[in-house]
Amino acid sequence: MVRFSRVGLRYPDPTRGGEGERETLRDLSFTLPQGSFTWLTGPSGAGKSSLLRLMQLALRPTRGEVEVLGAPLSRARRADLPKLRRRIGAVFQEFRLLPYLTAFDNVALPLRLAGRAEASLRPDVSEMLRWVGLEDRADALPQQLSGGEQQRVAIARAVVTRPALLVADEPTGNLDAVQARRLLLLLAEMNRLGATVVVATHSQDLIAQHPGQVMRLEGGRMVALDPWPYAPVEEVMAEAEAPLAPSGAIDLEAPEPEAGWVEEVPEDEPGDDPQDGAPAPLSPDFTPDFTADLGRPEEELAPPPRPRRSIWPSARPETGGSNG
Ligand SMILES: Nc1ncnc2c1ncn2[C@@H]1O[C@H](COP(=O)(O)OP(=O)(O)OP(=O)(O)O)[C@@H](O)[C@H]1O
Repeated sequence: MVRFSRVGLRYPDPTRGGEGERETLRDLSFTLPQGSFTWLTGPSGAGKSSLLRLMQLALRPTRGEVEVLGAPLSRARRADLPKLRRRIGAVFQEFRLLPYLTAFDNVALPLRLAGRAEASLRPDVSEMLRWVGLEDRADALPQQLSGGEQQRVAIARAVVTRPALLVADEPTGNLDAVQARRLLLLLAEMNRLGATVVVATHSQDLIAQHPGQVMRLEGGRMVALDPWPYAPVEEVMAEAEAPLAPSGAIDLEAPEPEAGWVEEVPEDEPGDDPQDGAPAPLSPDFTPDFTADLGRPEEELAPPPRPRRSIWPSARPETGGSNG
């Protein structure tokens, strides 16, 4: 279902004028069987998001072979990618909701892109919104929702197509414990229905709640692929051995534990997502940063032509949404 063979990934290094390259993922080889559930963990900067982006077919590896849904990426034609991607559900760290679409229309979008008839998609979208506890916010725009609510819309959008592969990057980052548990049940249900699920998380609590193999990355390498139940020995030890301030008092000089947890690209950075703040163009393949990520010549990676007709006819804010 997902096979990586000696995969390496390098991003251009901006500190060297883009000429040099630094290695983000190194020599990754593993197979995730169809219907498996995998937790992906590791310190900040280890390469988890990059690995998920390779699985989403939003990036090509610099070396090695990535095979997803039976298709080796090196042999896939560009024209085949949108179809393949529609079978992959993705929950991004930064949500990537379209700001001018209601919650309902954000969730409906992948179904509309896949050509589903309006009448048949409505029950599915409503059901997903109910699953994530947002049925009464269907007409709200993302800016009218809290961070956790936006995250839940993003989750509903990722699963509404019942994807064969579901990848989620820190999907509980903005959720309280009850919502996190509910999300986990949703992921488990998708998995039970046959989806291969991969979830990147720093939360050991979350990992402890659901069985799945645990892949651990460090410095771009896979250092462990453990069966569940998972005992994160090194993390427990590190915590136990961390020096205490004298007499256990709080050491105000100590660095914040979260220091360094800074998103590299601010969410609203212009150019981060070509769809930001603008109603068009929307790439039908639903991967806004595709061209930026692949680092290939522009002409080869130009976004597909703009659709001739709108696929979200009643979605503009002034229309008041389409969930009627
Ligand atoms: N577009 C990019 N261009 C250049 N370097 C990048 C890019 N995206 C990520 N990196 C680098 O790749 C490395 C891995 O980043 P990645 O986001 O995959 O890590 P992560 O394990 O998901 O981190 P976190 O837990 O903080 O989300 C980091 O050193 C980061 O600086």
